[in-house]
Amino acid sequence: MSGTLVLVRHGQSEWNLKNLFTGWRDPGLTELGHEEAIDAGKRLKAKGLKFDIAYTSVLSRAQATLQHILEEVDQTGLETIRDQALNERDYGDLAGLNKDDARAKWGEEQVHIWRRSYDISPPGGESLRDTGARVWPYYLHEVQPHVLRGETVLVAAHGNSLRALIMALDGLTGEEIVAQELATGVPIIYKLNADSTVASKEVLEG
Ligand SMILES: O=C(O)[C@@H](CO)OP(=O)(O)O
Repeated sequence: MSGTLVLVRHGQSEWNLKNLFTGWRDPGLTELGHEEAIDAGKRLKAKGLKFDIAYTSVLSRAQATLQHILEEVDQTGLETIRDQALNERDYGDLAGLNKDDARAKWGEEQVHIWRRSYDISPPGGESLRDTGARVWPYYLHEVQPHVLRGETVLVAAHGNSLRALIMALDGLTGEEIVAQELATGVPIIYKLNADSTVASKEVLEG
């Protein structure tokens, strides 16, 4: 056994609440989103986890979520790396549009394909495969070495950047990832083996 990797999607954002495609746009957390992030921190604290390093995106909803967690685990001074490699999928021309309006315009099925398929990109944006092509190398080169050294690493990021990472960690196919949804503010704890494969996975639901 080597180290521990904790993944957490940010708490509810203003645009999650308004049902808008967000991508690389930068809305803040809602009141519920702040509460979800604090709650995630409390659950991680209850698990007795102490982090060695944290990673997040350059978007404020993920950074605010990370900050709340670090406050709850009494680690506000923790070394934190921010990198756009962990950003949400770039939603291209859909960013800022209402998801129901998009369904009315392009149809339920097409919008679901854009949102959840592996290799079909929304107009002007990234497919999950495109997102994975930046998330996975970043994970392999920057994040995973810490885990393999036996450290406990926290990654606060986004629904689709984390789906891309989970697809690789769990060995899911392009068909299987379609059904994978990530709740806001719910930490997932992975323990890795020394050969970097997954030893265990625990979803810290409230
Ligand atoms: O709008 C977005 O950027 C994402 C995450 O909120 O939405 P979706 O659920 O379509 O992946």
